Amino acid sequence: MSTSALTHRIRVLAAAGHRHDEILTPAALDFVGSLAAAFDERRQELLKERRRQAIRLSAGSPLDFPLVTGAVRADPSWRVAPPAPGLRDRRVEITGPPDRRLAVNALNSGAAVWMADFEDATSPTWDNIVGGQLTLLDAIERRIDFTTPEGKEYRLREDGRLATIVVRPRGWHLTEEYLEWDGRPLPASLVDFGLYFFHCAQRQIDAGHGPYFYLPKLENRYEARLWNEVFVLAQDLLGIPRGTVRATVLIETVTAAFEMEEILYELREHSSGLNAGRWDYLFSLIKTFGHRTDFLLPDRPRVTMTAPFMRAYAQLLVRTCHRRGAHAIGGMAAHVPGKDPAADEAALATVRLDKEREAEDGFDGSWVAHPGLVPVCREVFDGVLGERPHQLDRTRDDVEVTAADLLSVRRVSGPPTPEGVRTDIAVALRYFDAWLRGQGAVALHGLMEDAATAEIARVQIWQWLRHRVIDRDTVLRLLDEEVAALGAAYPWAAVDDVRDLFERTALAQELPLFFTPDAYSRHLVRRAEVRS
Ligand SMILES: CC(=O)SCCNC(=O)CCNC(=O)[C@H](O)C(C)(C)COP(=O)(O)OP(=O)(O)OC[C@H]1O[C@@H](n2cnc3c(N)ncnc32)[C@H](O)[C@@H]1OP(=O)(O)O
Ligand SMILES: O=CC(=O)O
Ligand SMILES: [Mg+2]
Repeated sequence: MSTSALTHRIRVLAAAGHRHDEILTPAALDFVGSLAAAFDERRQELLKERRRQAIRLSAGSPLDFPLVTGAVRADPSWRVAPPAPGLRDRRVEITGPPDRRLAVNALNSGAAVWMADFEDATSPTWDNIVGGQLTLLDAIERRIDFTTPEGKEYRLREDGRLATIVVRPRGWHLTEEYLEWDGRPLPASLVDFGLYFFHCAQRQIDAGHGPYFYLPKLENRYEARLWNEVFVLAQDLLGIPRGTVRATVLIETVTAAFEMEEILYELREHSSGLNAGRWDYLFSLIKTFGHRTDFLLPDRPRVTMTAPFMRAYAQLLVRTCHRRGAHAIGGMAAHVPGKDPAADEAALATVRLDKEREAEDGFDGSWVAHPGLVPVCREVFDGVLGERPHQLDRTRDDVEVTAADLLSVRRVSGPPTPEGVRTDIAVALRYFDAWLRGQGAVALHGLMEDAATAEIARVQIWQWLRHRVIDRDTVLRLLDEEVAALGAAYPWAAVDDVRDLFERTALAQELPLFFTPDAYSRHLVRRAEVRS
């Protein structure tokens, strides 16, 4: 099928920005429209199923490995596709928003992969979304070099050791309000995936790599199946051979942890493994079981990857991947270096320990949030892998994980401390402020904060209030103080919007499933309309 035969009308509800016409071509929009026409109904159905499942679980339904897919798990014969060019050795992966400056730094960083992120690290302003696509296109075309007005040069290295690009589109729950199709907003996942695929898939193949993706926030195998069908149609529409796409799925919801094998199976001809997305995973645990006292978690820093339920999750992920020939990629240690040498040394030591545990567990590589952490991650994985590109041969038959192991949160439970409560409020407010101003990742007190970590902060407050381990008056007092501190530190901050967002997402009776959809349509879209 040629794209010129497609007829899906998409309206762009924004003023034309600089070079936007290079991305928002009629053919590219038509291509995205054809994906939406084929899959949006199913996406909406799956989102309804998410809500039904949440209700079942909060009503006390047990969560377990699905009975109906026992045969898939028991069948030892199937494998995922072999590693694609540029994805054989993934010992260090750097992540970040597709901003030009960060893109050059990430591609040059010495990491094997750059995960260009439209999800947790990006505030989805229209400029960020279209600008991110331009960044990717320019990076692949090798025309991204630039010099700042201050004279600092950003140039891609020429020794052929640039990181492989893997794009993370936004999750199924988000929409793109600036692109209207059939009278409704387009699914954001299909916009990010479709525009990148349309412009860059063939270019990436010509450059010796391919169209590679990270898939965020999946909750079950049906959502993986939907992605697989998107890949099949996208490849067919553009005449790209099936099986060219590769996708690594983030296991970052508690329900997906019970379907890791099924998710690999659904995507098997397009799968390039699983990643232990620990921050959203914690968020998901609290969100899913927020009503249960045995899921009451203490201050965020006390819940680390050494907690037994997090160990169980990580080790099950490695075992599942390696049985199927898939890469297992570790998660993000949130410490980032700053400007204080003593604090940096402590941050590096914490990251090293975390990466050592992952490498020993059998992970084939891991994530870092900052170029200053590439060397430590590389050193640790070099120490375990040596010349080998991965350790898929470590099948971890010794690992046995039960449903109870994944859910035995009680062993690290405990009340929050007063500093823990204040920190969560402060982090949520400061992150919301950055996000509303178009910045999706920030460093706060030496830690990387993004949408996933901010979600933890706000749901912890909600959960502690719900179980009355903190009282509302204390939270309101701390909120007043932290809003005032935010306004003093950043006089330009829209403190009323930030406070309102916090109140709606952390203090409401009903817990909103994500803070992003409502914040997006209330604040980002309106602001852009005012601007244009
Ligand atoms: C839970 C999850 O999903 S994790 C994945 C999603 N989150 C992320 O990807 C966050 C990635 N990290 C970042 O965005 C950034 O590191 C931040 C926002 C946390 C901190 O950024 P900064 O405040 O700019 O850090 P800092 O001042 O130390 O940066 C030093 C240099 O490193 C560069 N740098 C920092 N982080 C990155 C990165 N992730 N990729 C590429 N370059 C980076 C900066 O551009 C800067 O270089 P420059 O002087 O040439 O501009
Ligand atoms: O996306 C990664 C996470 O930890 O969340
Ligand atoms: Mg995440």
